[in-house]
Amino acid sequence: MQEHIIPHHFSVDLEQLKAIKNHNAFLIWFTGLSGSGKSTIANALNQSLLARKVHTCILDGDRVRKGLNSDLTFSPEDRKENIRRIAEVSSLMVHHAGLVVLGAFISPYEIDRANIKAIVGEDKFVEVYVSTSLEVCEKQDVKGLYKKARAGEIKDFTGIDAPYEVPQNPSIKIDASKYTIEEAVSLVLTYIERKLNING
Ligand SMILES: Nc1ncnc2c1ncn2[C@@H]1O[C@H](COP(=O)(O)OS(=O)(=O)O)[C@@H](OP(=O)(O)O)[C@H]1O
Ligand SMILES: Nc1ncnc2c1ncn2[C@@H]1O[C@H](COP(=O)(O)OP(=O)(O)O)[C@@H](O)[C@H]1O
Repeated sequence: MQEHIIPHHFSVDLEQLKAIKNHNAFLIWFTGLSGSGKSTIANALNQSLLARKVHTCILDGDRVRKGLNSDLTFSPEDRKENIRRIAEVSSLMVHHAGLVVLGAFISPYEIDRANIKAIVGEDKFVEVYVSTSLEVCEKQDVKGLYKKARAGEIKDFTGIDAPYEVPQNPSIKIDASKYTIEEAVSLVLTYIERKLNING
């Protein structure tokens, strides 16, 4: 099906984009259980980056699943396709718009997270594992979804009747119950400082 797709050579490259943006482009990927703190930390990090004039785009599960991926369920196959599409979109934003993309998705399968790295490129991928325990996430139950999952009103809920495979080698691991939001942001900022290379 792809044999007649012959790519046009677009001449804008990452160096040109960097000259305009004044920083490098890459993907910061937050993975963890529902309610672990992915979106909260990504949002606060986004504010810090914008304050430093870094050009960003933030993507999260609730947003993308209402639009681009509204045809997908939470079956393993659909989660795979969800993550694949988001990785492709993120890659376009990184490589062709020069943005720092912040993605916050449960992304429970190791193989799908490895696929993101392959799509966007290993040197353009930072994996943040938000390791807040199921016990804490369920106790807080920010959206009331764990209660519904326990009552059988939601099927295939991650951590209850669907798996979460713990990342084996994340760039950063943050248990959000042990840090303030500001501290969590600071951990990520310290890690990405050199990679960002503002005005470098
Ligand atoms: N069955 C089931 N399992 C897990 N999560 C569920 C489910 N049904 C709905 N939700 C809500 O959808 C959000 C997760 O979407 P994601 O796209 O991040 O999931 S995945 O990466 O494809 O696994 C997730 O949002 P977060 O709480 O922000 O993680 C939930 O609010
Ligand atoms: N240090 C922290 N980091 C992130 N979230 C925290 C922290 N302390 C408390 N919270 C709270 O935990 C909840 C995390 O929810 P959310 O960010 O929506 O998680 P997720 O995106 O992983 O589903 C929010 O209500 C947030 O205010």
